[in-house]
Amino acid sequence: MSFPPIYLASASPRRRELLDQIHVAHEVLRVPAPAGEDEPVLENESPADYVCRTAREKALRARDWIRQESLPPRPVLAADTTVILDGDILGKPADAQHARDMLRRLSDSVHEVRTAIVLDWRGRLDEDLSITRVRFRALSDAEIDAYCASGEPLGKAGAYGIQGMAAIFVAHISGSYTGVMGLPLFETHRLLRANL
Ligand SMILES: Cc1cn([C@H]2C[C@H](O)[C@@H](COP(=O)(O)OP(=O)(O)OP(=O)(O)O)O2)c(=O)[nH]c1=O
Repeated sequence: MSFPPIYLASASPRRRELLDQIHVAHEVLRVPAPAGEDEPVLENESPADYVCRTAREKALRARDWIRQESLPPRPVLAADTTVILDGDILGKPADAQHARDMLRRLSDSVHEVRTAIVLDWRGRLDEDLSITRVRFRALSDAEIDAYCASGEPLGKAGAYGIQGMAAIFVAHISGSYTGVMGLPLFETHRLLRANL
């Protein structure tokens, strides 16, 4: 099934590769980041609400950008991935120490990865959410240090990449592997199929 070309409103190379994997023609839209803190959590906002709101805001910023730059109108896909542990949101680590702290918390426990996807087309926002439970085996401090030194944790929610070296930390997953990577392909295809 083929779709009209879409805009992928994302700077994430993983999302681009994942869309390529299912042969969805797309152009990456580089929307300038808003001023201020990167993806802040609002007061009293639940992790579940946070991930959906953030994805929606990415789509809406892309909508404004298309208008501002007079780009040809096309459907816009945006996504947000968040790691949740004991009700806390683990975003992208600020530095290696932050990454180390996150990985220590993830060690020997189960967390959730939520990826919200949003499609903006003809003035309508449609969305879907993928929820995956991930169990990490126990990680030694030496292993965490070596992983942080590799640089892989930076730029990734929860300070790990399941598609990279962190694959050896993952004892079990229940849900969507591609959702953990940043773009749940089953849900993405279903969203496009239902709306394009
Ligand atoms: C948990 C996990 C996250 N990630 C990545 C996916 C996302 O790129 C990133 C979470 O940050 P996001 O804020 O979802 O996305 P982003 O800032 O990278 O890109 P954009 O907002 O422009 O779309 O973490 C992995 O690559 N592998 C993993 O196993």
